[in-house]
Order: sequence, then C-alpha cells, then structure tokens
Amino acid sequence: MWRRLGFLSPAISSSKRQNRIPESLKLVMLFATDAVKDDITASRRPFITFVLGGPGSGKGTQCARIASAFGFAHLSAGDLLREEMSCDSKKGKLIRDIIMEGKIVPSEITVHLIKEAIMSSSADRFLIDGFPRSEENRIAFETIIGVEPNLVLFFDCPEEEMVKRVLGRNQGRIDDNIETIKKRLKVFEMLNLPVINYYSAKGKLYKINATGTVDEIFEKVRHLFGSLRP
Ligand SMILES: Nc1ncnc2c1ncn2[C@@H]1O[C@H](COP(=O)(O)OP(=O)(O)OP(=O)(O)O)[C@@H](O)[C@H]1O
Ligand SMILES: Nc1ccn([C@H]2C[C@H](O)[C@@H](COP(=O)(O)O)O2)c(=O)n1
Ligand SMILES: [Mg+2]
Repeated sequence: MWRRLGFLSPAISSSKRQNRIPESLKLVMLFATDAVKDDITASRRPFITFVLGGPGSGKGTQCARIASAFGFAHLSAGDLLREEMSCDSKKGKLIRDIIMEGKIVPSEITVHLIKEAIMSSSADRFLIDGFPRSEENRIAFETIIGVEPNLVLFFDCPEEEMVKRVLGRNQGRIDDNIETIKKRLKVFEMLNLPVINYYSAKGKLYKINATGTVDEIFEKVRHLFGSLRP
C-alpha cells in the first residue's frame, strides 16, 4: 500500500535550508528512554496520519470530515497550542508571541501536548493535523513518542487561494491577518516542505490537489481512506 502511495506522489523540489536541532531538544531526546515511549506503544500501536499543507489549505476542514466518516480522532497541533496559549502563564505567553510571529513553537512543547492527547484517548487511529511543521518537530515526535506515521497527507494549494481562505475564515484567530500570513507562508516553504519531501522519499506521502470545493476534495480523500485497512 505504502509503495502505491509513493508512486502516486510526485517528487517535490527539496529545500536547501538545513534545520538545526537546538541543544534543549537534544537533551529531551537523550532522556526519551524506551520506558517513556512505552507509555503509548506498550499496549497498542495506533494508526497515525500526519496531515500537512500550508495555512488555509483546508487541513482542519478535511480532518473533520475524515474523523466523522472513518472514526479517526482529530488532534490539531494548532488547537492544542491555542488552548495552552490561553493559560495565563509564561509558556502561554511564549506560545502567543510565536504564533503571532508566524513561527514554530519549540518541539518539546508541541510533542508533549500531542503525547498527552494521544494518551488520554482510547482511539486506535489519529489524524495529527498541522504536525510536523519542521524537521525538528518530526525528529522530536519520532524520538519522544517512538513511532512513525503510517500515512502522511499533503493538501497542496496555491498561495493566493490559501491567503483568500485564511482572510475569510473569521474565527478570531490572532494569526489570521495579512502580515502574519505572509510570514507563515515563508515558514511553510522553508521548514515544512523539507518534511514533505522526507515523507515523499519514504513513500508515505499522499499529495492531494486542494483546490475545488470541500466536497470535491473530500471525494479524493474518501477514496484514499476507503482503500485503507487501519
Ligand atoms: N475547499 C475549500 N474551498 C473554499 N474554502 C475552504 C475550502 N476548504 C476550507 N475552506 C475554508 O478556508 C478556511 C481555512 O480552512 P481550514 O481552517 O480548514 O485550513 P487549515 O489548513 O486548517 O488552516 P490553518 O493551517 O491556518 O489552520 C476556513 O474558513 C474553511 O472554511
Ligand atoms: N506543529 C505546529 C503546529 C502549529 N504551530 C503554531 C504555529 C502556527 O502558525 C500556529 C497555528 O497552527 P495551525 O492551526 O495553522 O495548524 O500554531 C506550531 O508552532 N507547531
Ligand atoms: Mg487548521
């Protein structure tokens, strides 16, 4: 099956930008012992789908449809961070500042939130929406949680369409303004495309043209998930 997905995914041009792992994350990785990984993988091995795409490409919209049609638990990294951001704490303020700047929150924070969410769920299949956003995110997940995704969906959408959708979203998000969107698009290209290329090379990527109506896009997604036996 995964070979077939690889075949369907055209290669994506690779980014020249190298991602560096910060010292703080190296320390977390050092202490991510097998005992910690076993928290999630000892009693079960959930089916994990990463859902990637630029800002406004429709990840959240399609995840909601997939979750209700195929029984996946939907974990949005952005939603988890926004929830944490609303806490009146130093960490909450740090997250708010980073999101306003369109940058990426340190991986140890995001992976910890995802890990907690997986552990407190009894689901056997997860959509992890908006993660990993960088090579650092990806490596932290693999090291701390100790599993690789079974499948990676990439919603490929032209920039003008993404900007139009984000500006029309109207959900009161602090990053839904033109200045932050421009920064998020640059960060997507610099940090997220290398991750997409990585999974493409591994034959795990399924690229979906994210233009058209929500229903038209979901038809393609439905076809893919209908052929899976997670
Ligand atoms: N196919 C579509 N056509 C038109 N509008 C869409 C389509 N899919 C989603 N939208 C709308 O575009 C906006 C962005 O969609 P969504 O929140 O799903 O994107 P996202 O990829 O999760 O973005 P972000 O990374 O910023 O969270 C929403 O208002 C949504 O209703
Ligand atoms: N892995 C992630 C996911 C999200 N963030 C931050 C930065 C994003 O701009 C913001 C919103 O996420 P979205 O709702 O668009 O998925 O949250 C991050 O730092 N790391
Ligand atoms: Mg979203």
